[in-house]
Amino acid sequence: MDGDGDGGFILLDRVEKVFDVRKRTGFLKRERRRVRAVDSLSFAVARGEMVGYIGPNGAGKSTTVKMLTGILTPSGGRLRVAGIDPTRERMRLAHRIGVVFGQRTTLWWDLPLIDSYRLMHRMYRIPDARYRANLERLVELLDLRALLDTPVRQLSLGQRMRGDIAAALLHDPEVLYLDEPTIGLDVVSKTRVREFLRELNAERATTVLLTTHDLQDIEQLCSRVMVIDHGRLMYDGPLAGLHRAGESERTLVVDLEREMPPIDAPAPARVVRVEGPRQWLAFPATESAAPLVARIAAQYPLVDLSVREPDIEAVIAKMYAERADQADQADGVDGVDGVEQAEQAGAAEQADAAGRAVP
Ligand SMILES: Nc1ncnc2c1ncn2[C@@H]1O[C@H](COP(=O)(O)OP(=O)(O)OP(=O)(O)O)[C@@H](O)[C@H]1O
Repeated sequence: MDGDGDGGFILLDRVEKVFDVRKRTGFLKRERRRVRAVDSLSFAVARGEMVGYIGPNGAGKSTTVKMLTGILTPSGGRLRVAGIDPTRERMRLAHRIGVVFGQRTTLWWDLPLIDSYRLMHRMYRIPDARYRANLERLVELLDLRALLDTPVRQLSLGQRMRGDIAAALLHDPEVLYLDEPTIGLDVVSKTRVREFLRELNAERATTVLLTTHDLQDIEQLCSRVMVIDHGRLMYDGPLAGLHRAGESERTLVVDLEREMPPIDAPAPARVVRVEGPRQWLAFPATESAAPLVARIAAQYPLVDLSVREPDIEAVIAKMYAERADQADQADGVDGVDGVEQAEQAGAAEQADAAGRAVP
């Protein structure tokens, strides 16, 4: 039984996690507070899917991943990974999952990189032939050969991240949880990590749950994105659908030869800021920048340009604002409960974009 039979390789059915927090409120006084970090969360991820798992700070992402690895026990609901209950069989599950935390390393800081891998070989009891073949493949794909004898503390952030990804994959896990795998990396390192993850997914059908604040990670890797806020699933569908739901915009930053009046851009693109020779133009995130760039290049003395992605917080904030607007409109039209109508409208929009309804 591998978990696909009952609806998903990763399966959450009305999962809850409540923390009891004690706060000091006076000299001998303590107040008890309950924090509902994950609130009736249900979703299914199929084997081989690569899914983005995003949300604002404190939304409940890490708590979900910790429950999926068995580090935390759910307060309620049902959770399965590859058919395994993580709380009950954490050790058995450990052989089938890999975890990478962008901001922490699982490598031994003072040891050469290769020694960490040797230790993992023992810890996971990886058969010798498999260990050698996997090590060779990962060293090649992640370009680690020249770094194997370097102590981890001497590696750059990008090198260390590649080292960590290899460590998480030495035992051939079927599921990989990645928490901010490109945080702090330069463009070249980001591209390398993303290319590797794409290849891994294509070759081995590794199921990937990716937590990130970088929307380009999602755009380049995931056909599906789930948004969580206050422990609840707010959106489940393609990234384009999220942009549509949030009407999000990208920004084209243009450097001209000299200070000029605002660029005459074709609507809906428009100049939102001008500072000396630099101008910022907002345009819909669902559209390509190419026609806009071509037009500006043809008509203005262009020196340089770059495109900035909307940040996740902004996309989500716009999604909420959109829903609130719909609620107001619904209220005005027929006097029925506006919030409820907006929720229905939002859910329909999501179901439309995603092909699946959000509970
Ligand atoms: N061990 C804990 N004890 C008490 N409260 C906790 C604990 N872990 C998390 N929380 C609370 O649960 C909520 C969800 O936290 P979580 O770390 O899962 O969010 P997150 O989405 O991963 O955020 P971030 O993007 O900042 O990492 C927050 O309100 C947090 O303060």
